[in-house]
Amino acid sequence: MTTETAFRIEKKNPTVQGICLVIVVCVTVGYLIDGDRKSFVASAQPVQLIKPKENADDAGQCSSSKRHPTYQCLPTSLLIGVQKGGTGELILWLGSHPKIHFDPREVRYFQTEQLERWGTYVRRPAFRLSPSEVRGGHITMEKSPGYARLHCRAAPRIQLKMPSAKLIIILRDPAKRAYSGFQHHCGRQRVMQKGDGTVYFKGPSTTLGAKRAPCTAKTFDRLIQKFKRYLIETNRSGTDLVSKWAESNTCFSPHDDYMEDPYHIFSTGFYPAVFSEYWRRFNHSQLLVIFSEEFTAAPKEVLYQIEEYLSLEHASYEAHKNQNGFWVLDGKTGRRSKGNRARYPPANAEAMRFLNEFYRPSVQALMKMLPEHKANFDKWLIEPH
Ligand SMILES: Nc1ncnc2c1ncn2[C@@H]1O[C@H](COP(=O)(O)OS(=O)(=O)O)[C@@H](OP(=O)(O)O)[C@H]1O
Repeated sequence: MTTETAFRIEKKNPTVQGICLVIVVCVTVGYLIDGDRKSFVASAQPVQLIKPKENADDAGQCSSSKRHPTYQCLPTSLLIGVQKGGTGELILWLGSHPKIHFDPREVRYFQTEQLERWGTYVRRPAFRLSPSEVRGGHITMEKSPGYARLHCRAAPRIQLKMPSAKLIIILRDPAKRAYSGFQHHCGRQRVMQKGDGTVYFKGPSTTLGAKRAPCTAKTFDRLIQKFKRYLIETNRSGTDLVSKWAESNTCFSPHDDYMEDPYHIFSTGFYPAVFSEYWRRFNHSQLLVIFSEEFTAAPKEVLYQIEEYLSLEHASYEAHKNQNGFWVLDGKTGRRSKGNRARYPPANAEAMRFLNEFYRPSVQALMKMLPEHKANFDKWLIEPH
């Protein structure tokens, strides 16, 4: 109905005119009642409105001010990792859900060494929803795989600021994750090689004369050899490391900067550490564990699982299997998929066998924490690489 038609009806029909007057009065009264909150929402959903101030917020809450007709809605859910688990692809799929507004960037707010002001997080453009979106039950989300790796820092902060957050973690076979992590960093020119063949991560101690290492299975083997030497020198085994966490509940990798931790590609795969921190602090119903292997094989089923967890209706996802064997969304979103990238060479079987054994105690510890996922963990333990 155009404004002109509406105006004509109003002029001709006194009943319609009366109805319009009642609506105007109701809306105005509603606005005045809620005036002290500087906001008004005629919502079918129970939306909690808050003033953007320190410590008074929680996941999924929306705030607004008279100056802005939109709402700033804190994420209902956070995708906390793990790095190389398929988080990038997952946000493409979740972001294509009509009611999910995903921050396309890694926000990393809760993991940074110096917390930025809370207001800058609350006011992120990606967390902005229109009044009709708020009424329609739309939600915001963000992903930061560092929240898993830097769990000691991130978990308490998330608990403090957004205690009801729904946390999602996508896990991947830690041995495959480690090799994928190596390729990730190597492709970004962070793996260096000296003239004598020594391989290491570029960091504060990078020596002059070192050059970028080739991203091959052989370079990965060299890194594994170095890691093995480190484990022998420090008298550590996978079992020792797992029990160390269980006892002290400390961060294995407390550094903000990856490169200060030369073995971060291996330590990130110690999932029980991540879990103990989130498990201890959050209601277990707030943690959804999904698997990279399942997401790769049947993404729609994993998406339905997440939709149910977030109490959202199922969306339809149009996807096709690409030349790399990945399910990729059709259209514009799908073109951004990492699944379309050129594949890297496979790791050598011996390196993967070592990692498989190295992670065994950690996977077994995880199995005890999450027995309902035993079948997934069993595959990591027995699958030949
Ligand atoms: N459908 C689909 N399409 C593309 N990629 C898929 C998909 N499902 C899972 N994966 C796996 O995602 C791995 C990349 O993980 P992340 O996106 O978490 O990496 S990152 O941490 O954001 O850098 C990437 O790992 P690598 O292939 O080893 O690089 C993929 O195996």
